[in-house]
Amino acid sequence: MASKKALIRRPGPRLAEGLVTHLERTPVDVPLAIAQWEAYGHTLRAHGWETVEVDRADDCPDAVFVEDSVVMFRNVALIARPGAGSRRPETAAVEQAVAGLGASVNRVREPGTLDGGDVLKIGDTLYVGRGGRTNAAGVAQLRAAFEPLGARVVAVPVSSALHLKSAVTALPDGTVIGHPSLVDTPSLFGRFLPVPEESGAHVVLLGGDRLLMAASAPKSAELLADLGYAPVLVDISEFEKLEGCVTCLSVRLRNLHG
Ligand SMILES: NC(=O)NCCC[C@H](N)C(=O)O
Repeated sequence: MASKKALIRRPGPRLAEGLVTHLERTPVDVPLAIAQWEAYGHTLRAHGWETVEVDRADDCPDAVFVEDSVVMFRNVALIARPGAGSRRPETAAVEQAVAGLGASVNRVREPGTLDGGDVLKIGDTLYVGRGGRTNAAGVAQLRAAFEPLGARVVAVPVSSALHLKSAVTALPDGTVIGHPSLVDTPSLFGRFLPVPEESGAHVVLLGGDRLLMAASAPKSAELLADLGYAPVLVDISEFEKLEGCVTCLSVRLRNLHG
């Protein structure tokens, strides 16, 4: 039976030093961030997901953004090689965690760089953002790892957002949603629906019609509710100050055997 597990990673004491690229740095309230992270995990569990905590990485301010360390396809984990050098030590414990859950493990190797946040999976199609964090060699290694398993890899230029999934994610029916200001080439996606807020582009599929979304995107939530979805809002303000979003705080593992 398909598993419903989600990797999460508790923020460390240096969270406030996390990288910022497209935003001006504003102070992060670490105790509030921890409370928001706990509420996020609670929400996943309340919707039927078993959360699995990756060991904390106290020296890595951005480790809480666990999505960036790994890409899962079927039972195979491709361990990322983050584009930001400061984030590379994050991957070792994620590799241990996914191997411990029974995944086969492959790694992105030098000169490739790839962040998990650049990979949007819709069925067997993997859209991969070629941008500030993922380079051409990383895209090629993603293809080499997953095309033999039946994936179709579609490369997408990303020039205005940190990661592809900072710009777009997908609804349960595969419609890609995004804020037009951040999406270079909407025509690359089969169906594209614009949303009114940048953070409204981020949905985590909780199951059925339920969509985990940031509380900072009320108009987008309203739009999606009007299309028959059930948005579940969480406040992640402290992670948004570090360019994080609801998607990057977890990795859902749906196809592990055993
Ligand atoms: N997948 C994501 O969008 N991850 C957010 C990472 C934010 C972190 N401060 C970074 O710049 O790497």
